Formats: sequence, C-alpha cells, structure tokens
Amino acid sequence: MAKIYYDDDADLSYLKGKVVAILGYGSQGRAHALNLRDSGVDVIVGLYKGSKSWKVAEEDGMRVEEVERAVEEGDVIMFLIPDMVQPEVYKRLVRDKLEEGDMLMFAHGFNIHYNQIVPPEFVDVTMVAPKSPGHLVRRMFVEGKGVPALLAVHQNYTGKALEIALAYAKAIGCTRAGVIETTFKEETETDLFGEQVDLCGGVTELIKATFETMVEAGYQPEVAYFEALHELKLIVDLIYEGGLMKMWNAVSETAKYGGLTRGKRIINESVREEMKKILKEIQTGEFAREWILENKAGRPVYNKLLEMEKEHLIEKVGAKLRKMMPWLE
Ligand SMILES: NC(=O)c1ccc[n+]([C@@H]2O[C@H](COP(=O)([O-])OP(=O)(O)OC[C@H]3O[C@@H](n4cnc5c(N)ncnc54)[C@H](O)[C@@H]3O)[C@@H](O)[C@H]2O)c1
Ligand SMILES: CC(C)(O)[C@@H](O)C(=O)O
Ligand SMILES: [Mg+2]
Ligand SMILES: [Mg+2]
Repeated sequence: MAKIYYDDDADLSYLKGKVVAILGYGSQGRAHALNLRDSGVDVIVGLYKGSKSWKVAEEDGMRVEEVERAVEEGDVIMFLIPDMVQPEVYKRLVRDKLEEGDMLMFAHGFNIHYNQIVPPEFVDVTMVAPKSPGHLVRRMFVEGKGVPALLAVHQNYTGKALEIALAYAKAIGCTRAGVIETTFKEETETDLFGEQVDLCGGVTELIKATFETMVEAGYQPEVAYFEALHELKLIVDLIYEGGLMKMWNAVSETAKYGGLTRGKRIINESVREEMKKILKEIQTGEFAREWILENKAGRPVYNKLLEMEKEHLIEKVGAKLRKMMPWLE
C-alpha cells in the first residue's frame, strides 16, 4: 500500500530560514507562491522580463526577480514554468547558480525522468505534484482544505530532502488532504497516461463523438450540447464525491441499465488495446521524444489541433448556451 503523509508527518520548520524561489507564476506557480507565503515561508518569484505574469505577481505583493537572481537567493528552487521550457532555462540560468545543499523541486517529473535536466550531485532533487489544476490548489487552501499531491525524492544530498519536501507540501496545503509517496518514474508515466487517455484526451474525444453523433443524426446542437458536455460535470461531481456507486445510485434505473450494458461497447477491447499502446509510448520515451521534437519544430501539430478544437461547433454552441447560465463563471 502507498505511504501517505498528513499534516502531523510534516514540519514547517524545515523551511525556516530558507528562501523558496518559485520559477513561473502561472497555474501552479501563483497558487504555490501564495500558499507558501500565507504559511509564513519566505518566497521570491523568478520570471523573465516581459512575462505577462510579472505584473500579476507584483499585484499579489510578491517579490519578483529575473530567474537568475531568484535562483541565487533561493535555497529551494521550484520549477513551475512549462515543462518544455525548463531544460533550456535550467542550462542557461539555473545550473551555474546552484549552491551545495540547495533543493531543486518539480511539480511534474518529465524532465528528470527523461533526462532533459541532469542536476549536479550536490543538490537535493524532489517533487511535490498536486493532483489538481493550480486554481484549486489555491482555492482549497483558502477554504482551509487542501488538494492531494504526490511526493518523490530523486536525490537526497542533504539527508533531509524528504523532510524539506514534506514541509513544502504542508505549506501549500497538500498534507491536509494527504501526500502519497511515489517516484519520478511513476508520477511521470501515470500523469502523462491519465491526461492523454482519460482526463484531457479521452474525455474531450468522448464529448465530441457523443455530440457529433447526435448532430449528424439530426438532433439540435443545443440539445446535444447539454447531453454530451454540460451534464458530464454533474455526473463527474457525483463520482468525485462518492465514487462510482454514488453516481449509479443517483441516476435513474433506466440510466443504470443502459449505462452498465452499453458502456463496455464504447470502451471496448480495441480501445483498451489502444490504451496499452499509448502507455508503451510513454514508458519507452517515444511520446517524450515526439513532444520535444514538436517543440523544436515550432509546434505545428499542437497549434493546428488547438485551432481545430477552438473552431468545433460544440465550442460555438457552448459559448452561446453558457451565456444563459452566467452563474457558471
Ligand atoms: N497546470 C496544472 O494544473 C498542473 C498540474 C500539475 C502539475 N503541473 C506542472 O506544473 C508545472 C508548471 O505548469 P503550469 O501549467 O502551472 O504552467 P503555466 O503555463 O500555467 O505557467 C507558466 C509560467 O512560467 C512563466 N514562464 C514561461 N517561460 C518562462 C521562462 N523562460 N522563464 C521564466 N518564466 C517563464 C510564464 O510567464 C508563466 O508564469 C509543469 O511542470 C506542469 O507539468 C501543472
Ligand atoms: C491537471 C493535469 C492534467 O493533471 C496536469 O497533469 C497537467 O499536466 O496540467
Ligand atoms: Mg500533467
Ligand atoms: Mg496531472
């Protein structure tokens, strides 16, 4: 069984006297920086001149410096800039500023696991990866709660890497919910697999395929939108709160029978085979190589697919229908 750490297992005093440099002030960066500060930790934000986030961080009352300066001051350096930018920033601005006993931290294991960043042996290397988008990391903290996270130690030079990483996890609120010990390999591979087949890739394709099937059969797009997309949140909320059975118990008997008998025809053996192939691409590093090359080429596929998603009928219909429900914003 997984080892899970809670508030009582973590001691904030391991961050006392240390400066935490948060590189990046986007989804995760802003949430981590604000939560750390509210927990009494000395935080400095590292950005590049011209970053749109600079003003946001300053308006939040953060001390903001360019990356190099923040790393010089920081004892704990958390990488919350995009994964594909991290290796170049590391080589150009971070590597030469590291001091013995510093800690490099990550919220996703990609660059360490796929050897895009190879830190020197004289630093600690750890990960605290909230299992949630950044805005929830902040919202839950403000509400006195926390989101669960994964924690991993890749290098323990100081002998205190676990304790310091746990203090960080506590300061951003994650030990309130529970922090599961893992490895960089396990976090990276499961995180990529989850977002590709289920959370981001699988769900959007399921929504579009459901919507398109109805529209092509002559049903009104507005009705199809509610069925394929809007109601998904209500169903997922039930699953999130109380597992699959809470959802099955809340829907009609007809929905239960129809869902239980038809679901397996949608996620059938061939879909499961494809999932296994996708997992292999992640495990062998094939996906990582593809994504790194895509970035080197200026992201032609990424940009094209995002553009197509933006232009999809469900997005047009959705924008109109969501105006009927201003409380959603
Ligand atoms: N978004 C999520 O919900 C989420 C969840 C778990 C883990 N993560 C991980 O957290 C990390 C950060 O992702 P994110 O989605 O919060 O990023 P983001 O895209 O929301 O924010 C990126 C930030 O980095 C800054 N930035 C970009 N290039 C920079 C550079 N060259 N130098 C300095 N700053 C630069 C941007 O100005 C911005 O403030 C990634 O490792 C990601 O895998 C993200
Ligand atoms: C929020 C997610 C999808 O779980 C995260 O892994 C990310 O990469 O943004
Ligand atoms: Mg991810
Ligand atoms: Mg994830």
